[in-house]
Amino acid sequence: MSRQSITLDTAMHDYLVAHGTPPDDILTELAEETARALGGVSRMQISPEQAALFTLLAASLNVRNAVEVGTFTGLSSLALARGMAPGGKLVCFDISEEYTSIARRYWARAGVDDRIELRLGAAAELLPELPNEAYLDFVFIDADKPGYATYWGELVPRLRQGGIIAVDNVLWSGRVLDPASEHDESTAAIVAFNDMVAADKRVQATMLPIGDGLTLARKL
Ligand SMILES: C[S@@+](CC[C@H](N)C(=O)[O-])C[C@H]1O[C@@H](n2cnc3c(N)ncnc32)[C@H](O)[C@@H]1O
Repeated sequence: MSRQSITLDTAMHDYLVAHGTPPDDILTELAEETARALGGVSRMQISPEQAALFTLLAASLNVRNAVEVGTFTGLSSLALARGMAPGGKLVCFDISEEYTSIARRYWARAGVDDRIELRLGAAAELLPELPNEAYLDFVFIDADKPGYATYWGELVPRLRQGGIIAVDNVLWSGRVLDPASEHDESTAAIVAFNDMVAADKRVQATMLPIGDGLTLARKL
């Protein structure tokens, strides 16, 4: 058994993306428009191989009910919605009208706007309005880091048994190992969140070195 995952340089990353199902024109143009309109903030988007993984997971798990916290310009939601079963519903939460106005255009262009509902506002206030039942097949958390523990606390009980919860940026560019992390609110929040997930007996979890680190957990 290999002891650890390999480190990817840019050439290896390009190779890996090109040898999975590559992003199509719509995903590529969404990434380009986000970079043009928002500059460096566009780094908030998930990586192309994460997008491919989400489409694959949504299709393989026959996802019909999903929630995303942190939608931005729509890349991850588009990837998820594309893999979802017909009639499926993805409820997206974000605070930004500006960012999500770009998302809405691309959802329509990709023909998945009928299965996505956007709720604008602070997720911590809006998530408790979701049905208090274990009905979700898939959840993706990718918003403000100090909110992660609250979103996890609201959404794990709403996952059905066998449902998947995915959480982005769990390696936080390696800063989770930085001893000075306690001085930075977001890093400290992710460190505490990762410890909480590792101790949560309701889920089976693995942390993947994909993008900025992705936790995938299955509700037991
Ligand atoms: C990392 S980006 C999401 C990227 C997106 N998943 C993608 O792949 O393109 C984080 C998003 O969380 C949103 N956000 C920040 N604080 C929030 C909050 N309290 N409630 C809901 N959304 C929030 C931001 O507006 C931003 O669009």
